[in-house]
Amino acid sequence: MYIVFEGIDGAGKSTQIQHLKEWLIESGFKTEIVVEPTNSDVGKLIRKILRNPNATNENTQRTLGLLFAADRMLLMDEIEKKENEKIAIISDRSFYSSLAYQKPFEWIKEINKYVKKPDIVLLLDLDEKSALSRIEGEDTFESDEFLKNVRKNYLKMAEESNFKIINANTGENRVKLEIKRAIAPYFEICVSGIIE
Ligand SMILES: Nc1ncnc2c1ncn2[C@@H]1O[C@H](COP(=O)(O)OP(=O)(O)OP(=O)(O)O)[C@@H](O)[C@H]1O
Ligand SMILES: Cc1cn([C@H]2C[C@H](O)[C@@H](COP(=O)(O)O)O2)c(=O)[nH]c1=O
Repeated sequence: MYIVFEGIDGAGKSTQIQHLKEWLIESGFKTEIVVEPTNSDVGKLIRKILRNPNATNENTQRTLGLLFAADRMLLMDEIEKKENEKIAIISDRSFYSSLAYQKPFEWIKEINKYVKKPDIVLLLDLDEKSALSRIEGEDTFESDEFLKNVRKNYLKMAEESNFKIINANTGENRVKLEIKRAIAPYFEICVSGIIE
């Protein structure tokens, strides 16, 4: 099972990914996390560019689109290997991040056509102001205007591609429970719990 978390910067993905991993392991499923951008040389180059003030420029965005696609392609063997070993994979981002953050849409789709499609996409939905108030904002993408547009792109894709939309504008435990409820049927786990 390849489960992907998507959402704008600061939406709470890393926090919830840890909770989900713990819960799946407690429930008896081998589970591992992968993160995009990865720790590869390409991933490191991406992180460096993301701190550059011109990261939102058209040509830098195209460059990033290519680098993200290459970094992701390098991850595919690892994902296939884990799947063969029946390990549930929880991924912090996927090619849907490229579709939400980079453009043009059709070109991004084309250069990602060989990457594995997720079985489940959880979109942690949060407005950009709340998200920015939660994070340090070191990357150039972490600005109001930019993230507002990224959120809009996510919500459009969510409708078209059947993402599970999770309201991330609530407490950590409530978000955790909502995610469990969304994931439980895929693993045939029963979920109980009420968060007031
Ligand atoms: N439901 C929540 N309510 C309030 N704060 C939260 C909630 N979930 C996470 N946080 C806090 O918000 C900050 C960002 O969370 P987190 O790192 O999980 O987000 P993220 O989506 O992975 O961010 P990024 O994409 O920038 O890596 C952290 O300080 C975290 O403790
Ligand atoms: C995979 C991917 C990521 N991004 C952006 C989204 C974030 O601003 C950073 C990643 O850092 P974080 O720790 O997850 O916040 O990169 C992107 O623009 N395109 C992508 O494909």
